[in-house]
Amino acid sequence: MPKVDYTLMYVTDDSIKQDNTFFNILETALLGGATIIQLREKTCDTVTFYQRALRCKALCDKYNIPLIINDRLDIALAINADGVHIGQADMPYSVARKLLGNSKIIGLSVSTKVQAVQPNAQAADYIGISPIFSTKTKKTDLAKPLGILGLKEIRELYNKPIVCIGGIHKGNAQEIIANGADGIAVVSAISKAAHPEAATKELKEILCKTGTN
Ligand SMILES: Cc1ncc(COP(=O)(O)OP(=O)(O)O)c(N)n1
Ligand SMILES: Cc1nc(C(=O)O)sc1CCOP(=O)(O)O
Ligand SMILES: [Mg+2]
Repeated sequence: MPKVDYTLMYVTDDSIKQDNTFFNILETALLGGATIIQLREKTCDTVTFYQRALRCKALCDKYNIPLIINDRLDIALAINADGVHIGQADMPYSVARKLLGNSKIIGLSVSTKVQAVQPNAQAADYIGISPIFSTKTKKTDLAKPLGILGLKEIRELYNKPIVCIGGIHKGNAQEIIANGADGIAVVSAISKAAHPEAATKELKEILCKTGTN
């Protein structure tokens, strides 16, 4: 698998039902410097998810940026995505790996220190600290935020890439990278910004100044 740059993951906003707006924002995130995209659809039917996934793949390929699919291995396989992101209540890691093979990215959500040391987290390509801060974007099943202290504790236990998600914006991104994360995943900091491309660029500059990228 080629080295993946987890610095800035744009997670698509499933509240945007209008395709024009959805794909305009995705393209501005790509232009602004997102390093990886996650397509996340929680409510639409399978055909809508599949069609969005196909268009996302074409757009990500245009910018040579990897696309991962949230939750749905079938969609990931159908469009030859670069990988999937799974949570603790999604398809078990071992099954996902068997279906996708070793050349694809598998990310796993971790909400506790105990989860971070379990074999599936250790075997995953990266973990998502889920969440680092509180957020209104994810409406159900949001765990207690781990905060910077939780991130630091997990960093001590986990040697692979860590991507933080939840309530991240330009005001707190620097602190996350400074405390051991390899990247951030954001929805609203880009999708709800007045100027998504400028917001992406600003986040990227903050992250690159702080990290080693
Ligand atoms: C990078 C990243 N981390 C965590 C999550 C959350 O995944 P999950 O716990 O399965 O919740 P849903 O996103 O499926 O609602 C994520 N998507 N990305
Ligand atoms: C998709 C997602 N998963 C989370 C988790 O904690 O598992 S928080 C979240 C939404 C993040 O949105 P925003 O950047 O707008 O806070
Ligand atoms: Mg999930």
